[in-house]
Formats: sequence, structure tokens, C-alpha cells
Amino acid sequence: MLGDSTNTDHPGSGPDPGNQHGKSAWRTFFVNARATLPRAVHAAEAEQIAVHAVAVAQSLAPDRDVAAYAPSGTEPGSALMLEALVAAGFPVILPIMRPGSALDWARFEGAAAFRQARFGILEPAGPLLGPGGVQSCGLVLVPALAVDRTGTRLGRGAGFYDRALGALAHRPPLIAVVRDEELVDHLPADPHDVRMDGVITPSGGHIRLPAGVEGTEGA
Ligand SMILES: Nc1nc2c(c(=O)[nH]1)N(C=O)[C@@H](CNc1ccc(C(=O)N[C@@H](CCC(=O)O)C(=O)O)cc1)CN2
Ligand SMILES: Nc1ncnc2c1ncn2[C@@H]1O[C@H](COP(=O)(O)OP(=O)(O)OP(=O)(O)O)[C@@H](O)[C@H]1O
Repeated sequence: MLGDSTNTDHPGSGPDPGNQHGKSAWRTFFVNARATLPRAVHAAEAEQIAVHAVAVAQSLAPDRDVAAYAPSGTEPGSALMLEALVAAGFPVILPIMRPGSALDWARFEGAAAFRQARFGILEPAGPLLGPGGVQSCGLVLVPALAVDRTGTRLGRGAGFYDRALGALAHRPPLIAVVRDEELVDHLPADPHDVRMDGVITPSGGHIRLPAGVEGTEGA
């Protein structure tokens, strides 16, 4: 149930947001939690995420390109997410890390056309589309360590997505992909943080944000 999945409902299971903890304490908490997740659970969740990603694309981005990410390590999702989107007819583009924590984009042409980039992340080896390449997408699936109910996203701390998305004149719907426990009541936010319009979790599917936040119900 939505209201039961927040760590702030369970004192001791996450940094106390009212207790001087900044983003790095939250990052450590979620990275460590992901590291303890059994492989079989990750794989089962990745199957659910792939199904939800296709459903969200069909609802928000029919006949449009989808910007996604190539899940690596303990990140939610797997190559299944990309394959399912392609099988459902969605052209997929993926982020390319550029100097200065900037992002470019390139078309996903299948796992055989990947090259190994920094941080163990796989990137398409094909031509770059330019930083604005993401603007023509009908949906951006955004990697995150956690998201709160107002749409604040916690990333891995380099500011890639905040820079890339914050600079766009036109922003497609932004949907973060996290585990159920990573949708929380409150995360620390900075002025540069770009808010998410929704989130996909394995059990919850697509949840629009803000969700269940006092004063924003039905917004
Ligand atoms: N699959 C995937 N692709 C992605 C992202 C992502 O989160 N997931 N990104 C989302 O932005 C960008 C890459 N951003 C990243 C930012 C930091 C680290 C990282 O591992 N940082 C180290 C510490 C930093 C360092 O070594 O200097 C760490 O977390 O331990 C990895 C990716 C673009 N592509
Ligand atoms: N639009 C921006 N312009 C300039 N600097 C930025 C911008 N967005 C973020 N930064 C800088 O990037 C650094 C990381 O920001 P933050 O902690 O919000 O990253 P994140 O959202 O966790 O990372 P990522 O987007 O890579 O997953 C900070 O030093 C921040 O000041």
C-alpha cells in the first residue's frame, strides 16, 4: 500500500530528514540497501519494471521515442526494460556521459552495440543526437536512488540529469524508476533539482507525483 512503503514511517530505517542529514547520507542509505538485495528479487522486480515501462510509454508517449537508461549493477530494472520498449515499438534513446557532468543522447541499437563507459555504465556506440535530442521524446525514464512524494529525486550525486533536464526549453514527462521502498515521504531538495512528474515502482506501477502530499491532493 502506498502509505506503508515510506521509510519515514518507520523510524530507524533511514536518515531522519529533520536531523541535519544531507543528500549524501541518504545516498549511502539507499546504495547500501540495494547492495543487500538478493539477485532473484532484483530480477523479479526488473520484470515488473519492464511491464510498467511499456504501459507508461503506451499511455504517455504513443508513437514517440522514449528516453531511458541502461540499468547497471544494483539499479532497478535490467536490459529487459529496453528490450520490452523496443519490442512494443518504441524507439529508445539512452544517455551518454560528456565532460562537465553534461549528458548527450544516442539511439539504443541493441546490446551488441553497447560500449563500456565510466562507472560500469553501458552506452550506445552510435552517433550522438545532441543534448536537445531528448526533447523530442514523449517520455523520459530517469534513473534515481530515491524519489519523494513531491517529486524530488535523489540521483547519484554528479548532477547529470539536473543539468540536462533543467536546461531544456521543452521538458517531456519525467518518470523516475525506483524500488518500492525508495519512494519516500521527504528527501532534501536543492533549488537546481528538477522535479519528477511520476515514478515507476515494481509493485505500485506508475504513480503520478505529487502523490498523497498534504495540500497537493488531486493536483
Ligand atoms: N544507468 C545509468 N546511466 C546513467 C546514470 C545513472 O544513474 N544510471 N546517470 C545519472 O546521472 C548518468 C551517470 N551518472 C553517474 C553519476 C555518478 C556515478 C557514480 O558511480 N559515482 C560514484 C562516486 C563518484 C566518483 O567516483 O567520482 C559512486 O556513486 O560511488 C555513476 C553515474 C548518466 N547515465
Ligand atoms: N543545473 C545545474 N547547473 C549547475 N550545477 C548543477 C546543476 N544541477 C546540479 N548541479 C550540481 O551538481 C552536483 C550534484 O547535484 P545533485 O546532488 O542534485 O545530483 P543528483 O541529482 O543526485 O545527480 P544525477 O543527476 O547525476 O543523478 C551539485 O554540486 C550541484 O550543485
